[in-house]
Amino acid sequence: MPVSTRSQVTNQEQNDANQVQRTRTRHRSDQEEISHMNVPIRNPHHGLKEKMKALTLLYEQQKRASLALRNQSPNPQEKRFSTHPSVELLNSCRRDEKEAKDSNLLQNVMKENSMSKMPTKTNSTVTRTFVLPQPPMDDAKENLAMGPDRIIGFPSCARKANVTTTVARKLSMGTSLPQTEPKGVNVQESEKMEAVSEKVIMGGSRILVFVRLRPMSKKEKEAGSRRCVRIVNKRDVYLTEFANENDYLRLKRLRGRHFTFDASFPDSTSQQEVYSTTTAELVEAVLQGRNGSVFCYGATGAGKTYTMLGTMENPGVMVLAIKDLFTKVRQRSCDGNHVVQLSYLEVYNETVRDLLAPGRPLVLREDKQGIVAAGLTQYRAYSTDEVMALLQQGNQNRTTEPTRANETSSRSHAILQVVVEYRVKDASKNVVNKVGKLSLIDLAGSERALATDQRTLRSLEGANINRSLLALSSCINALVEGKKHIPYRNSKLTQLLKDSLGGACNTVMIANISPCNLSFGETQNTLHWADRAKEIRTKEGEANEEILQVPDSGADQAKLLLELQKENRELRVQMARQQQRLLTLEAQSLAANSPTPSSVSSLLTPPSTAKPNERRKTRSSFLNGTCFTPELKRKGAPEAVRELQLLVKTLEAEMERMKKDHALQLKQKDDLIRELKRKSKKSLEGIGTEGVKRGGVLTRASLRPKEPNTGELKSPSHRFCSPVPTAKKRSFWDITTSTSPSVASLNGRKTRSHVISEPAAAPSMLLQPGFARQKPEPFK
Ligand SMILES: Nc1ncnc2c1ncn2[C@@H]1O[C@H](COP(=O)(O)OP(=O)(O)OP(=O)(O)O)[C@@H](O)[C@H]1O
Repeated sequence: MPVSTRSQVTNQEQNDANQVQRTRTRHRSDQEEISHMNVPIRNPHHGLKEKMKALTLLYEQQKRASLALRNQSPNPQEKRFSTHPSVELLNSCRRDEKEAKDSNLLQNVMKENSMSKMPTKTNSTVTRTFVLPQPPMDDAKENLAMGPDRIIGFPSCARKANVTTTVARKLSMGTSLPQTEPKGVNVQESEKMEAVSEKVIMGGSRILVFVRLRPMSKKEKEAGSRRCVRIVNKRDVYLTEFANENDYLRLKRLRGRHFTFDASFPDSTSQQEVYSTTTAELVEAVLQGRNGSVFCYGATGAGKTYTMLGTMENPGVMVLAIKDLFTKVRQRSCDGNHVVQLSYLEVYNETVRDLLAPGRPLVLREDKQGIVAAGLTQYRAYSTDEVMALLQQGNQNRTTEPTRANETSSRSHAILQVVVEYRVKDASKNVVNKVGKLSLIDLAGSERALATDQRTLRSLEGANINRSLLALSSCINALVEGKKHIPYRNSKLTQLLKDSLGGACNTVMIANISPCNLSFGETQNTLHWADRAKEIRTKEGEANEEILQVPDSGADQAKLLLELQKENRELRVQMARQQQRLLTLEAQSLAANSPTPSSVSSLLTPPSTAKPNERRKTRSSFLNGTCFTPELKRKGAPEAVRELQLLVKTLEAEMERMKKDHALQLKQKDDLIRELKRKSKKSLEGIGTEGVKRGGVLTRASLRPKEPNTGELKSPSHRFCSPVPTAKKRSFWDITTSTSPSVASLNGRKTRSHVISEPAAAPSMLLQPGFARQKPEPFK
């Protein structure tokens, strides 16, 4: 009989319990098996609740960020602190940390709540929203990006900022994502890029594109605008399109774009920095005899004119470039001679106008030098101050009108062209003439019709501006795509920019953008075209230089001598011709027998006309550098002037001597005539009047004095002495050598020719008879 003991009962109970336990375990493992068979057991509303929670948290986070932005600018207390970069940085780090905490919290909540796996899409959306750059952090991030010296004392912040930057770059959704991700500040890399840029400038193979962000205007700040542009590493531009903050269900649709340029300037960049990064190298290339162009492109009010022209306190690229040109040309010119010529024109409503001498519209025509505006004034400038004055004058003539987008909106495209010519000595002491052309272009702003006025003239201007900019973009497209036909002829602007875009020219484009989210569309457009322009390749051209002189050598000296002799011969031939002409005139006047005022003036005409011609020739040839003989060119201007003065003195002395000779000759002739007269009177008395008429024919030739032939070339004036000795006639030389008042008294009026020929202050060596006899002066 089985005896049931207490221990047995306990064991039984234990067994039963074990049985139950085993059953439960089996049941649990069954359940696990079931769950492993992908049959989730969960409340269907649970997922929705999680999503709702996440979105609410997200919304809170967005709201906090936008509140922080709003509070930041109007509060002067905060602004004061935020002006210091380190404080700003600290604030930014705190914000970052807070956001990171929020994000962790958000993720934890999601993890905790998720019984099943959270969809990856939702996860990434949350992260994306979290790392999208928020405007208040912009400056801090820019500062961080500027270099390690700015982040001393905040290593964790620095790391964090770098991480954020990298993530933000990953998230940028534009098509132009960078191929390689710049990690923080990579000095070596940026130096390498700079070297490439320099090479590009010198080689002229690609258009260099820079972006400049202007500061937020007071008006924009007051309107509560947000910053939609962020510049990192002085190269990358991040553009963010903000969705409507109340439309939080669409917040994940935030769009951003990323662009990389040769350099990008944040709003704090100085004019000098912009100039030295964008244009200084170009100016250097122009001084090497190459052509260069800089043009500012962007929406209306984006800061193009500020960049190009600047203000009196902060002069822009145009002024700084010209200043640099003058300084360098003066330092380098080997003979102190240089020519800086300026022209300034505008293209307004498809007409080209001269800004330095406003008048009728100019016509564009194409010649060997490219497209030129016929009749455009070329001013020779001698100093930067003069250029400033000319620019000021030109700008006063430029068409500007207040529009809703900009109070001083330029309604025309302005092109300033500077041609520099100077001489330098190269390494082998050759004198090299260099000519370079720099074009500085301030384009009118691209605009939406609604952004500006609706008035007829303004909208017509706007349409024309847009049309020419559209033509510019078509040219950019065609150039980028390597098309054969580039539609330059579609607008005056593109015709004028032909050289800069597709010619042998180093070109720089500065795209100006506004930071304001209200200008998002225009900014995106500008950045798009700037990005496209990076791909334009320009032709590589030869430097415009010419070797004028090689170092002295025996052969060159001989050549020089031959050249001088040739020049001398040509001058003598010219003089002889002039002399001949004078004598013909003298003969005519004598033949007229009684000199009338008009005949006197006609006598004087040759010298008076010859002189201005000569003067004009001299001036123009100076510009061309041909007024100097090769010898003088070599010696330099002061030496040349001294030698020319010496020459003038010698010629004056010669002239004096000739005048004396002539006076003597005339006296001899008068004596001779008197003698002849006396003889003829005697013979007339002898043979009667009839005989004279029939036999003793008096001709001019018979009365001509028989002078021994010395073999010298003499003035032929003696041939025209009057045979009629009734009154002593005043010869041409008597007239010209007597002072002008006597001439003036002829008709009591001073003519232009009198004025010119009056004191023989600057005697023309070409007009003096007998000059041909002058022995060639050795050219010192
Ligand atoms: N970098 C800058 N720093 C300070 N102020 C600036 C800067 N850039 C632009 N501004 C200011 O912004 C305003 C508009 O600039 P600006 O006239 O140069 O624009 P714009 O692009 O030439 O416009 P538009 O095409 O209509 O002529 C001006 O008042 C100018 O002083």
